[in-house]
Formats: sequence, C-alpha cells, structure tokens
Amino acid sequence: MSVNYGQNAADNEFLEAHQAVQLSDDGASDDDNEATDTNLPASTSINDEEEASGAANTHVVAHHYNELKEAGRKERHKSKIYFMRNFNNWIKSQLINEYMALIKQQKRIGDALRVLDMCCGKGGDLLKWDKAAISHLICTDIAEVSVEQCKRRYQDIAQRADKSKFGNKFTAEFFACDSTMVRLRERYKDASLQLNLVSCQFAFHYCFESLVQADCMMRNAAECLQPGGYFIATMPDAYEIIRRLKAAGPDARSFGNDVYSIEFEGNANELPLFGAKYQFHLEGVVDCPEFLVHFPTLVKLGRKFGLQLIRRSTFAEYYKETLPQGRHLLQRMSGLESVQPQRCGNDEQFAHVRKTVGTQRGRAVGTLSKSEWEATTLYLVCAFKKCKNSWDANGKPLFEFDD
Ligand SMILES: C[S@@+](CC[C@H](N)C(=O)[O-])C[C@H]1O[C@@H](n2cnc3c(N)ncnc32)[C@H](O)[C@@H]1O
Repeated sequence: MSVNYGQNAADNEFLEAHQAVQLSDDGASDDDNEATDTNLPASTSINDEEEASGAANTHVVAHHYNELKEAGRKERHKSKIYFMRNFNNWIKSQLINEYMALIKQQKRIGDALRVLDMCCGKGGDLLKWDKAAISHLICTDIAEVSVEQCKRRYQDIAQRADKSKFGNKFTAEFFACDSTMVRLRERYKDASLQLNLVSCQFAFHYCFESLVQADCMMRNAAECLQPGGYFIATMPDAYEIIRRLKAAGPDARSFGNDVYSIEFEGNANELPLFGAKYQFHLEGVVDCPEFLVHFPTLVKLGRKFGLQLIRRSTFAEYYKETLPQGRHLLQRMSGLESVQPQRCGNDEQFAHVRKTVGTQRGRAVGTLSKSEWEATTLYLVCAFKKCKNSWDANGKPLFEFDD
C-alpha cells in the first residue's frame, strides 16, 4: 500500500492506508524489545528483535551521531550553514519559550518544572533549559558519545551556577537508549515522575521507520506528561519534501542544493506509511537515513496517548509569526547574516536581497543565503497538549479532548 504525501490528499490517504496498517491499541514496546547494542557499525547484521519491529536503521543512525566530531568555534564560523544552524537554534528557543511560558501560567512560583529532552544529542538545548529556570531535566539519546558530552556540559553549567549568586541550579539525569524501542519511564530515577514538558528536537522522524517504533516513541513522549503539559517537536515536513521531489521532475528520486540533499532509494511514487526512507545529507553535520512523517498518522498516534495537536507551523510560518517578539534574541543568536545589498554583486545566493530592498539601499539587512533558506524551510514545528483523562471499567484511559 503506498501513501500519497501530498498535503491536501493526506487525510483521505491516511484513512485508506489506516485500513492496511492498524495503529495498535495496547503499548507496542516492552523493555525486552530494546536493541542489545545501539553503537554497532553500519555493516553489523541486525538482531531478531530489531528486525521484528522493523528497526533496521537505528544502529546506522546511532553510529553516525556517535562518530560526529564537534567542530570548534572557528570551524563553525567558516561553515556554509553557520547562520542557518543559529537560525534553527533560535526557532527551538522560540518554541521552548512559548510553551514554558504557558506552563508557568498554570503554576505558582516555586513549583517544580520537569522536562524530558528526548534525543538530546550533545546537549545543544541545555542553556535553554537553564534560562527557562526548570527544576529537573532528563536527557536521553541513542548515541552514548553524545549523552556523555551532554552530561559534561551540564556539569559545567551546574558548576558555574554554584559559583554565581544568581545561577539557577537544576538537577538532571542522563542515559543512552533507543527511544523508539525502550519504555523510557522505566529508566527514570523515579518511574512515577510527572513531566511538564517533553521536547524532541530534529529527531522524531527517526521513529517513522515502523509502526512499532512510532508507537513506542509517542508513548514515551506522552505517558509521563501531566494533564496540561506539552510535547513540542521540530521535524522535516513530509509535504514539503514531496512537493520539492515532484518539482524536480516526474521520475526524480533526489533534489537539493549545495548545502543539503535528499535521495529516495526506491520508487518515490510508491511510498509506504512507515519506512518511507530517504538519505539526508546536510553539509558537515548529517548524513544518514531518515523517514517521512505522515502527519495525519502522527496526530492519530498522539491522540491514542492523550495528546491533542495544538500547533503545526512550517519554519517559514513560525519565523514570521514569532519574529516580532523574538527579533532581539534572533540578533543575539546571530540567526541571520548581516548583508549589505550593494555588496551582493551578482551573488545568486543573495539575489533576493537586491530585489527586496530597493528603497533601503545602503542599510545592512539580516537574511539567510538562498541555499540555507531552502534547507531550513524543509522543517516544521508542532506542539501537542496532554489531556485530562478518566478510566473505563477495564482500566483504559478515556481522554477528554477539547476539540
Ligand atoms: C539532529 S540531532 C538533534 C539533537 C538535539 N535534539 C538538538 O536539537 O540539538 C538528532 C538526534 O537524534 C538522536 N536519535 C536518532 N534516533 C534516535 C533514537 N531511536 N532514540 C534516541 N535518539 C535518537 C541522534 O543520536 C541525534 O542526537
């Protein structure tokens, strides 16, 4: 069964595809589903449990991120995607700030604020959690090397807070595991802990390799959230990917520019609901398999675990919407490149600057290169709210969605 990933057709297609791929009602993962070693080189054969769950690529992804060297400040500055990475970082800050603010409205001063950073990587968001004045953070990722680095960064922040009179000190726990195969709450120091926010940045799409994995990941995002808590994420926008693929030609299997590329292996006209795999390359930072996220399926999975979709915005939309209140932060984070229109010459990467600022000649404008903008606008932000529930006679939760 292939699925149409075109935006308007998506809902109907989901209904059809859903008849072929049932979203299971009970929890799909157990601890014993966990892959035995998440750090295997790409050539190692996969074990039976991974095969049974359809998780053939998780070790490739883990290996890729474990091997990724962290560039120094100088190298980062020289990168063709320096400003785009800062811009993406700003988008994450805006998203985190937006939902932390909503959570704080429901709380009294001094109440605990607990966060799960699922697929935390090297801890790129630690300072954001610090600034949000949370009280406890759980960090987990499939790549052990990244988790270790994240832990060291946290220790540095905690030490600085110790020395400073005004530093906020939050507690934290760290562990490496596959969030698509393992029930995370069983790894928490306190399995009964209630979270206020779950964040999964640039990573949720890895679970769309199979239904079993997507089900497990969504349960991990939802099950420890307090009613009124939020799950926020950034991920590639499958509609946009398919739109660009179609624009590349009827038989095209790949597209991209000088900073990113996307290549489908098989027939890109017959993509499944889960396991719609493509190879993603992003200049110097990513080169591994990813999976299209069929958005109606994501929403349906969320509802199974009491999560109601409250936001889906492309990066382009979110930038436009939040710029008025985030302009100052964007500047501080160097999220845009400062460009003098008259110095663009014939540089095609900045042709848009020459076109748009005819009236402002002489003044520098903040922008991204064409290639960077094309890469960042592949993504979307989304947010879900955890609903209240009662229980039926069999102990199944009955969620009270308010739509
Ligand atoms: C693009 S990085 C994003 C890291 C971090 N969230 C950030 O925004 O900086 C994607 C991360 O997802 C992690 N990841 C991929 N598949 C995973 C899985 N099955 N379970 C846990 N983490 C996974 C990778 O190891 C990597 O650190």
